[in-house]
Amino acid sequence: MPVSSLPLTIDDYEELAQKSLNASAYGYFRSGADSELTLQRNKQAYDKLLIRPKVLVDVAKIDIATTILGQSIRTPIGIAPTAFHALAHDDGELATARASAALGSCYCASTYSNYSMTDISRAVNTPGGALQWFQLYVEKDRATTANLVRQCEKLGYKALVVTVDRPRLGRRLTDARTGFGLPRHLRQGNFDDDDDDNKVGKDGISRTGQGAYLTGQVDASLTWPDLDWLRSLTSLPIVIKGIFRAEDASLAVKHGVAGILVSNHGGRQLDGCPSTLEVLPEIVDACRNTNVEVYLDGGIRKGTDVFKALALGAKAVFIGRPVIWGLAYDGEKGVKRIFDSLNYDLRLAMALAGTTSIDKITSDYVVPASYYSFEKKLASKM
Ligand SMILES: Cc1cc2nc3c(=O)[nH]c(=O)nc-3n(C[C@H](O)[C@H](O)[C@H](O)COP(=O)(O)O)c2cc1C
Ligand SMILES: CC(C)CC(=O)C(=O)O
Repeated sequence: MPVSSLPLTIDDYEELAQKSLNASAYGYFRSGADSELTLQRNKQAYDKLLIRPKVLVDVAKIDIATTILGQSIRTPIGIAPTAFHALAHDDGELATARASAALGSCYCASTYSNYSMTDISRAVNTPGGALQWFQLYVEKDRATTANLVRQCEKLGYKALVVTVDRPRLGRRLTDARTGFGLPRHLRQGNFDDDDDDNKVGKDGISRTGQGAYLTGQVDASLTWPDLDWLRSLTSLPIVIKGIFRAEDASLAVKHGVAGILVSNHGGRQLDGCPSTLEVLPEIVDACRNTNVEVYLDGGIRKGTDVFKALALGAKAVFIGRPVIWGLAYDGEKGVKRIFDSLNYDLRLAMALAGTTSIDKITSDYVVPASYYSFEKKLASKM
């Protein structure tokens, strides 16, 4: 490959992933729900916020290390839970886990990983030492869910991330068109029996092919008291993923969560809801004067995106699709490259904006793009 065509941006990696993956896998990873308005909005929102740089600040040393839930991380960028990494690379979630541990990031593994939570935790040199969280879908069969929670605690996962924006699956038109399903050779690591050819879970529901994706194991009747039930099962901190309005954030605080991940599932669930960046300030406000940390995912593709989300009050951000593009590019090494690129970009944004550490990135650095509207300024002179 000529030097000039080496991938530099997340979009470059996506373009390469599109070439290497089959249409159905690429479509599954890329797409959003319905008209994909929210998918696009997640990315576009970052353009509606501008960074006001300070100059003549000593930026010779930039530190992007921070903490989440009291644990140190070497980057404020974590890995959001995404299903089926083995569709992108044979090593699947094992590669993701190894890259994350090497990078000092936080990896939140999906309930619907191809490798089991045991394999994922053992993939790193220091099982229980790397910062791994586990994302939980509460299933109708509560015994299955309780079992996952107990295993998760035993294996040294540091938090349980409960996804609440998926009572039913959003309408993914691309997947309907390609007939997306999990190929028969791939497992759902947290559910399958290796030697069960039909890969039917204990609950009798097929978890491969269309079944893996479209059947309704997730409990659509989940309500707030169920969070208390979950808390009674574990002493792990609970992060709630998919909160989208201040009243729900306040309820989450009341129900004892340790963190809120502001997410619209990467635009894959309710199409037509705002971007996560737009919603972030009201959730941060609702959590002010509490110990609850607020994180964001959705649409992060550049260091300046990370900067803007942190400026609006996110303690850390998580990325979903970029990790998949890295995996498809070169497994563990590819994920590291994605992070090297975003971390480099973030450090650069901080230096150019005139700030040197994560806690110093405050709302003072950003303004809505409309603040600089020529129309408003000129009209006021007339
Ligand atoms: C292919 C794919 C699979 C996903 N699987 C899950 C999942 O299993 N559990 C979950 O809570 N969220 C899942 N999500 C949502 C992500 O956790 C995250 O909210 C989203 O990807 C963030 O947006 P981004 O991809 O623009 O970074 C998935 C997203 C994608 C793209
Ligand atoms: C297995 C899938 C339903 C996982 C998911 O949450 C997604 O694809 O968005």
